[in-house]
Amino acid sequence: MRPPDLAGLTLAERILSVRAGRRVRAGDLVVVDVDQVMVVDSIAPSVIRRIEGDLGGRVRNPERVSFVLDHVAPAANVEVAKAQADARRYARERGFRLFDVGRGICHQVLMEEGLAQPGGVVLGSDSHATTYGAVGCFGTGMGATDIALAAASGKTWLKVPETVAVKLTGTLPAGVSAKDVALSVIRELTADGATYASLELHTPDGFTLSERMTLANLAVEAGAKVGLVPPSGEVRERFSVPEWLVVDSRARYARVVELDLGALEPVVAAPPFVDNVHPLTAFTGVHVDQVFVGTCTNGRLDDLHVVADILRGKRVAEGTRLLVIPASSQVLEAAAADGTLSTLLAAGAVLGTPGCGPCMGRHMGVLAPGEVCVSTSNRNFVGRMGSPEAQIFLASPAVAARAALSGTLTLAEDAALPERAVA
Ligand SMILES: CC(C)[C@H](C(=O)O)[C@@H](O)C(=O)O
Ligand code: SF4
Repeated sequence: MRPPDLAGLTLAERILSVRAGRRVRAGDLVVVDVDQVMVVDSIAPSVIRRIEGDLGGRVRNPERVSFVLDHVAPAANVEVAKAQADARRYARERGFRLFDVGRGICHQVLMEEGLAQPGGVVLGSDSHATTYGAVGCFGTGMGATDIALAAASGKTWLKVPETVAVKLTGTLPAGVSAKDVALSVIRELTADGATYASLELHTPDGFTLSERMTLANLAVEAGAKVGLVPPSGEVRERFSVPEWLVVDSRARYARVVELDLGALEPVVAAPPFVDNVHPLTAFTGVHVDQVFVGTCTNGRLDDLHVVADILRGKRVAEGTRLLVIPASSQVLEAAAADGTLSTLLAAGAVLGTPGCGPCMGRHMGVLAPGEVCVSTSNRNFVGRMGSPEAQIFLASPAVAARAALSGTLTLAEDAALPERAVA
């Protein structure tokens, strides 16, 4: 079969055209093969019920299905424990990949296991499956019914999304991170500014894989179907990138947003919306009860390094708790091996099992009424981390670390800014 003509197509159109075996554009409907279907613990019961119900118990490619027990892991109550026991048993019986309690957050684990590849298509039963776009993989979240159907048939149907291109140019100032970039992009687009779009995030080549993951992860908070970062730099060094997975200067975009990285500053998403983004300085002095460093957004080794560098030889402020939950067992092991964990523990950090932790407010660090939390996660809605009367500020690991040190939101002069230069 002749490969389809890809001239003038966006990244999303290219990936779906190659998959569909014909040239498709935004608005077209396609049925495509799926490389991997990822199911998280909290959605597993509904997925299992659907596979065993209407779908007749058939699963086409069991090795293309992954179950990850991560959202409330270890189990916090009998109900969760039972759901996880059922999911564990079902995954083993059906020959699925099983990533059990402690292995880490689904998206981090899929990336570490190489299950999301440039040019591929990966579905997750979780909205932050956009993270796989960090390597140019069409990663997207779907509900239990679509996920069960994809697991059963090995295929999914999609409307090819329009593309919103975000062109990031210049060099990030010291102390400003990919998280600040992502939040600034969301401020510009707003929470529904990229609804069902492919958010094409054109970064400078120097952006690391981890930084690209932070950007792609947050794409869904602007409503995006997928967040695709054109492969370059570290991604090209570590992955095999198909020659057709490139930005075409003639591609048609629904909208183009340009952002000068050099003009960015540390920001926070203030409660209760992710697009309520303001300069950190607007909240200087706000008391912080809990700092949470972790999640699929910012729980990787480089994030822990930033926090450890700021806390080294110092102590977390009296009256503030610092909770650190590495995104995966690999991150935990690496942080143990290179001394990062000792630095954090010596500073007074509390360590949790790799997984989602209190990100969704289900265990391991839920907030009391009136408490303020600075979190490196991606959602700050009312009640997200526990009490509806608690408040969550989303921020970078550096801002979180300074909050732990001073007990307030601050750009404190005495806290060393991490060196950061992206060419
Ligand atoms: C539990 C899961 C369905 C949910 C999601 O889809 O994102 C969760 O991971 C979240 O971050 O809110
Ligand atoms: S870490 Fe948070 S955002 Fe990420 S998958 Fe888990 S609950 Fe969702």
